[in-house]
Amino acid sequence: MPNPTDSRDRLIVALDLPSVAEAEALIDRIGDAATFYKIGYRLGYSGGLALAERLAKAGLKVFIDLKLHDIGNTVEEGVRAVSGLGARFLTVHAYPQTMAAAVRGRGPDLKILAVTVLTSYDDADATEAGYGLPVAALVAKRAAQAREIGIDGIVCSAAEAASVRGIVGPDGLIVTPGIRPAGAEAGDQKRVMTPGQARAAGIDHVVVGRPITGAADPRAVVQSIVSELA
Ligand SMILES: O=C(O)c1cc(=O)[nH]c(=O)n1[C@@H]1O[C@H](COP(=O)(O)O)[C@@H](O)[C@H]1O
Repeated sequence: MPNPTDSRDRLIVALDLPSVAEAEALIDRIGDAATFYKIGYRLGYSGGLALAERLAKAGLKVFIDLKLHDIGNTVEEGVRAVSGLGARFLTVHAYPQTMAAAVRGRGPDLKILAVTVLTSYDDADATEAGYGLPVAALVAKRAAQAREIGIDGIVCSAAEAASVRGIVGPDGLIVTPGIRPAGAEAGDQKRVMTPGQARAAGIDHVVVGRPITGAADPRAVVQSIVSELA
């Protein structure tokens, strides 16, 4: 049985790399410092779904980040297909029809995470995209809809984690990208917090990509992030 108090499980390393070979090399370098990996668009469309299956069979935890959003039937059948890969988490966008379809298609071992408002958005971006609510209010509205529909977890920034915890309760998962160790480049992320701030805000998992994939010593960066999550 995995140890639920193992703080390594709180870090999800985003394998945003161009090839399976590079992803496998990074996983080897990180070694036993990390237990949980995310496969998103870039790797998923370059052989990463087969890698996801292999990692899951090898005992690692896997998050498939496809951020699905389509008509209900397509989402439901897509989620059903992903359910066979052995991953723990799959993302969909937090639209009510999409979330309800994902819940219908989900297999027993796959948890569905609803992406509320991308961490690269601020209030001005939300307005430009046509939303009439500031980001924090839109995250809260979508988290409440997700809970109502029976979604397993919420993706938001750590800045909204405390408010989302009040909405989803102790059993809802809160997963936060937009995480940067102090001093690291934010890049295109706009709602950013450190691993320690996220932990204090009550998250279950943080997602970190470029600060690890671009590091000279990725294992050391992973160990430092995990120590902040203890
Ligand atoms: O669903 C996600 O994982 C996600 C949601 C979100 O709102 N923001 C966000 O950055 N992500 C993902 O989290 C990872 C963050 O990567 P870095 O910015 O490199 O740490 C990327 O793989 C993003 O696709």
